[in-house]
Amino acid sequence: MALLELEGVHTYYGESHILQGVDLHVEENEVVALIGRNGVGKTTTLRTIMQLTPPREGTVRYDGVDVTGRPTHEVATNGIGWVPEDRRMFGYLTVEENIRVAVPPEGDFERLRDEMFELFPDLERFREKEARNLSGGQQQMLAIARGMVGDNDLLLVDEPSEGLAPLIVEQVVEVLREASAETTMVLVEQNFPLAMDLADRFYLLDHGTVVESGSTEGVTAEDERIRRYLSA
Ligand SMILES: Nc1ncnc2c1ncn2[C@@H]1O[C@H](COP(=O)(O)OP(=O)(O)OP(=O)(O)O)[C@@H](O)[C@H]1O
Repeated sequence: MALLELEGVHTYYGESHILQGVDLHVEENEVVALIGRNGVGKTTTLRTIMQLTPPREGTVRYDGVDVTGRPTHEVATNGIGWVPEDRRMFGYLTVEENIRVAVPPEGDFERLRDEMFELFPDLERFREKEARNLSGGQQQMLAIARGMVGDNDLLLVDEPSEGLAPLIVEQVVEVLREASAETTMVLVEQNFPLAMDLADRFYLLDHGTVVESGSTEGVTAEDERIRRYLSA
């Protein structure tokens, strides 16, 4: 049984029909990349999974349970973590405090914090630093830790490399690789080589539907089936 399954999903913003019948599945321990041009519905797919923008038609199943239309906090409590595109953290709180506020009410803060410090030693080094004073790469690391800290089994990561210098992107790739050893991941990423490098499988979206999918093994941006959907 797939950990996550979307079947015939249609999502709207008001009258705008954004996802037009998306089918995808994510198996446990996989990293799955969602790729495609700007505006094709990648972020909307993540929002639909979290039920931030519930689908008007179709089903989202997580761990065998139909979560379509359930409240977002319930989906989160069921084990899905979310690393938003803008990293959304509390700039005036320290690294440690940012982790503390991400721990679910029943969670054991100290255990979960220490797990994150073990996985990302830089966060321990900067535990007293205010988040606004971290570098872009460190902020991304904190955002990923915040998404993982609730013992989540699935992490949705939106554009982790966006706005980061190439050297910092390399660090973020390492962070994501470490994170992916611990958790299943759906990754939205514009950086095509990065997405192919990190992911086991990909879904290519265009105009709100899946137009290509499969293993990332040996796939390059020059492949005709990819190129025609990615070039402007
Ligand atoms: N809150 C909203 N209200 C109305 N339309 C929206 C809203 N958010 C996104 N859209 C539109 O929905 C479409 C899909 O957006 P989405 O953010 O899912 O695309 P994306 O593939 O993630 O691309 P990007 O890399 O630009 O974020 C776009 O045309 C966008 O303009």
